[in-house]
Amino acid sequence: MVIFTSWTSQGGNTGVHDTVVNQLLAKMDGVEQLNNNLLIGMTYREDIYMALLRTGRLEVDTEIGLPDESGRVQILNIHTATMREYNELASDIDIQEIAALTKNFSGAEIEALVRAAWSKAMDRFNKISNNKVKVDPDAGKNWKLCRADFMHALEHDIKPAFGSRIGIIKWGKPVNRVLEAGDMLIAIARSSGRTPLKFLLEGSVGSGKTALAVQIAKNADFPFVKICSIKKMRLFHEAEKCEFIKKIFDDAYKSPLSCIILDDIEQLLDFLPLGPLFSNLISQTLLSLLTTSPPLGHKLLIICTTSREDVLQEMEILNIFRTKIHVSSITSSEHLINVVENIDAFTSNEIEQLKKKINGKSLCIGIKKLLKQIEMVRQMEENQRIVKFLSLLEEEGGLEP
Ligand SMILES: Nc1ncnc2c1ncn2[C@@H]1O[C@H](COP(=O)(O)OP(=O)(O)OP(=O)(O)O)[C@@H](O)[C@H]1O
Repeated sequence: MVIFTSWTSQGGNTGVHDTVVNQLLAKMDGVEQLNNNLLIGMTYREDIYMALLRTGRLEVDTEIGLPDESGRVQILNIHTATMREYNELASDIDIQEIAALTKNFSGAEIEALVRAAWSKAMDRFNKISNNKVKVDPDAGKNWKLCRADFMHALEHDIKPAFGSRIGIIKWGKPVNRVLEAGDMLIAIARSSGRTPLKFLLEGSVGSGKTALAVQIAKNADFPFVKICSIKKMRLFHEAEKCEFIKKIFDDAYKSPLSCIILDDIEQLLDFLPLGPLFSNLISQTLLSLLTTSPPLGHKLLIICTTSREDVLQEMEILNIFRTKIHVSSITSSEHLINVVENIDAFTSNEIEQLKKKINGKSLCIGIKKLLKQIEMVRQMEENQRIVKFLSLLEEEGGLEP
């Protein structure tokens, strides 16, 4: 048995990576037949799938997803086992609670979280005296890793690479309207004999289309949910992209109840405003997949997102969606304040100051950009944050000066 971990490990710009992978592929395709060998490859990069999954190479493709809550409890227990053995865990640590707070964390991220919490706790050994950092000899007596260390690491150190911990902020009626419409369509998809049921989430860039599509899919709680986005296909040729998209649909057809999110559909179609140009091959593939019924007894919900409705209209894709839901940007000061209050970024004094400054002014900003701006100013000194935040809002066209 041969196991290759991190098949795609980078060799910087040395060219080592390509040479090694090509050599391995050549071995797998080789003229000499090797009997009684089991080869297992592991990768985090779906974009090299196609070459690896060709007939005669790796035959079975198994996806290892993110751990669920009970999985995270087990992983946390593994990484805190030695500390527990040496009685270094404070009684206020509740592994179940940490597992609930680490949604979308991978096993490696949970390990990093434990390490970050540990290093935060180790800070208690440091004592500053006369502007010098010294080791505090008394700190060791009652030293333990406690809940606050984990909370600090969660807040400041480790964020999950997949998914988003922030989720959806219900900043106003427009968000509720999208989610309610989504829930209604899910109910129809569950009960309807005629699927695929498809709908389009349309809104300007950064208005939160992907996050809302994911939230709707999460609410659906379907056993199979897959996001098809250009991020995973950047290095693919046109035909490989089609194959990749087709594979997602083939996998979905195996489950009795599936949901596919086609994110930024104009980007999947290789749309270029110059020309305008797009891939005819991908467009035909998508059109066919969007209109083909899944096998008997299987139900499929397809959620597409776009910020270029006009492009879909031009490509004659728009009319296959009977339902279209608009995702709004934030256009009122009340809604902006709801976001700010929800993420606890500013003090109540700062929020009052902000309210006075933006009251009655016209405003138009997508939630994605707004959250980025808040994150930027959050790190600053308290007395500078609101001034900087307002100037960012004005610069980016969100707020009238
Ligand atoms: N009510 C909300 N609706 C949507 N996203 C929200 C909301 N509240 C918070 N968010 C966060 O805002 C971000 C929205 O980014 P997202 O990628 O979904 O936007 P998008 O419109 O798909 O962007 P793009 O046009 O660049 O593809 C996400 O990080 C999401 O977690």
